[in-house]
Amino acid sequence: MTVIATRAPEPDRLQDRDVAAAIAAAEQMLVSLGVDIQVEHLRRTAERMVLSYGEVLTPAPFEATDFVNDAKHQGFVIVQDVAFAAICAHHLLPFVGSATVGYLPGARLLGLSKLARLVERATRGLQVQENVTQQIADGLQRVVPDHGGIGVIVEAEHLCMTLRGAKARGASTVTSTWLGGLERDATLRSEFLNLAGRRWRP
Ligand SMILES: Nc1nc2c(ncn2[C@@H]2O[C@H](COP(=O)(O)OP(=O)(O)OP(=O)(O)O)[C@@H](O)[C@H]2O)c(=O)[nH]1
Ligand SMILES: [Zn+2]
Repeated sequence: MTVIATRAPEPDRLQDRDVAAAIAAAEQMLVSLGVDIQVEHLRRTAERMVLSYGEVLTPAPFEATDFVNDAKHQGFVIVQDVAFAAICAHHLLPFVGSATVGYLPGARLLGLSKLARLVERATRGLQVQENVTQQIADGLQRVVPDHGGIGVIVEAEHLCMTLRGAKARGASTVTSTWLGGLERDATLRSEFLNLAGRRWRP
């Protein structure tokens, strides 16, 4: 077993955060929106907002563990339905869904949980779904560089589109990224889609 050191985590900027200023600004926003922040349930809401966003904005650590592919497994390795919740960069409202992540291994196998951890890492911060999808695929490519192909499918409901605005209740957004063999070969893509759960069957 080897432990691969991947790209260093984003610098944790927690210590740069001016929590008191953020709480004052959040209070100011609520008051400016006409909210009475003196009622019991709202008295500490600004503080909770700041701590909640602070949590979401903190990068998730990621360290990949890989193993020799001693059985010379040539088929797909796919982790399906990794649930996530992220915050949309445009509205600061959640988008909630799941990711399916897979690859064709080469000489080494990645620890399975690390595929889920790539999803966790890509969904921190203020995000858009296309970037989440691409960052999961790029992250996987970095830790299994000799892969024969990578596929990532993300499906999510964006509350900015369903709770407000277009109010498109139940609408879900699907994004996909294919790298390597899956980008080049439609047959491999079909195999991936066939394996990756009934929702994605072509
Ligand atoms: N491509 C992409 N767009 C997103 C994502 N999350 C939110 N958006 C969109 O970002 C856009 C922002 O558009 P604006 O017109 O500036 O915002 P808005 O006035 O609130 O738009 P409406 O939501 O249509 O009311 C909206 O169309 C959102 O649906 C995402 O992950 N990817
Ligand atoms: Zn949004």
